[in-house]
Amino acid sequence: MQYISTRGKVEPRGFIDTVLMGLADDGGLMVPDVIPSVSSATLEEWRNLSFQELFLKIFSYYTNGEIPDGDLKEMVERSYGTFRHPEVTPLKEINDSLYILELFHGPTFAFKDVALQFMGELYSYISRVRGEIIHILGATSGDTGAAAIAGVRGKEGIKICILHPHNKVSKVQELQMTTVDDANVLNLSVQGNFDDCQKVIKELFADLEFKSKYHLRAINSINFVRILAQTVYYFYAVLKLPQAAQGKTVNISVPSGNFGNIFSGYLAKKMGLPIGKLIIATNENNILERFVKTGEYKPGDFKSTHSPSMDIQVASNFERYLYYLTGEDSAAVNGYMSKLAGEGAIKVDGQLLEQVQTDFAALGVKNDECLNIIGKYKSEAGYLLDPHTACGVAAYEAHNGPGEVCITFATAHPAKFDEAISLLKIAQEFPPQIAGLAALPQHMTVVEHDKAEITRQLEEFYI
Ligand SMILES: Cc1ncc(COP(=O)(O)O)c(C=O)c1O
Ligand SMILES: N[C@@H](CCOP(=O)(O)O)C(=O)O
Repeated sequence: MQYISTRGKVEPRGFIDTVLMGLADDGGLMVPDVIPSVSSATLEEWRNLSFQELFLKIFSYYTNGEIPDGDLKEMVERSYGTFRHPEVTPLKEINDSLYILELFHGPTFAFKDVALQFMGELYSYISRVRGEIIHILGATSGDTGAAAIAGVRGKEGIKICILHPHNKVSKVQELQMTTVDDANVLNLSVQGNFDDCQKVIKELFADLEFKSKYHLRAINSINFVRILAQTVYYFYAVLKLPQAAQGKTVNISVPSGNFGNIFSGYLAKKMGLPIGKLIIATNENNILERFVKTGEYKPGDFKSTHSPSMDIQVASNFERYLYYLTGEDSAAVNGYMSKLAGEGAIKVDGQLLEQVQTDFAALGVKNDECLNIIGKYKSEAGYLLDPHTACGVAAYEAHNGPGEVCITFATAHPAKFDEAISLLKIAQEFPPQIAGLAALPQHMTVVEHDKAEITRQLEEFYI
């Protein structure tokens, strides 16, 4: 398998070169040239595999033998050895039609650990076997940054700089990132929002001279390996459903912002995993809901909500979806992306919009509704949802049909977002790894939302 760009102007690359490239050199996103197909017989054979075994099966379709099996297995064992649950991503039954896939048992209590524990190992491996310098640059609305730092802290040959929006992440998220005192970590707290942070890093990745001079590597979901690692738990969740749920239509509701998580589900479905509706759950930053309903994709005004990690207007992976929506037509993708850059909006209609509405259902959840859902499931099911997961559950309630089953992804642990939970006067117990953070000194540099200033900080750090 080779990897190509959604914009069609990059020579096909192998797996490791694709990981190192991150954002495609033509400004697009890397995708596999052919999506492998997994038969239902193979899926049945995979039913009893552990998370780690499933990971190896899925990756074997994508790595071209560039990483020897034994090395990959060791990396996978080390990555998921850090999780607090033996199943890595356990599936919990809430009622006959609702299952929750808990994705928050990794070191930083959010779903990002699933891919980023592995990426930390992978970058370390690439640095060792290829002698590549790994200088990671990432943007975060709170969870990617913490998970990426946890994935690489203290690893030799790697430096990491993360931009987060100043005072727009939860206190726990800020502490998780900024209490790490390893010399290979730089936290820039940017006076702006997540979209501003993401825009700056994309511009820096697009500056090929700067990217190559400072060996910039991506950990955000612009990097295809993030998407691939996230497909594993889609397979795991569907295969682990109990007998009573098998044979029914299985929908998956995904709290969404940058569109990376749900794009992994789209890929899993294209590989042959039987998924009914992929339900996009967002908060009041509901650009994706508007797209699914009307065909218009138009970043609007940024809103701060109870689910700050999804406070995103410009969804990075949307371009990957456009590529498949247009029948893998990179000329069409180039057209749409320049229209978006020039006019601030694009629109699909007719058959394309019908296809969007076949691929996805969507709901933008209002702040009050998010809190209502947290309260309802706490009192009726004794289950405490974090505000992102609550948006997912609200979308399940809106879109799951009679006789259907829905797996909703719990993308974070509620202890990360006590700002919202405490509004309901629910007292939660904090895991010791989180409770202990407040006593530690913080390390971060507050910077203006100014590309020149950020560039200067990076030049000093990556020297
Ligand atoms: C807790 C949580 N839920 C949901 C999301 C949205 O995921 P994605 O950006 O992959 O759409 C994020 C951030 O990415 C997150 O941190
Ligand atoms: N919600 C994310 C935003 C970045 O998304 P990514 O999937 O592209 O890394 C975060 O927590 O940082």
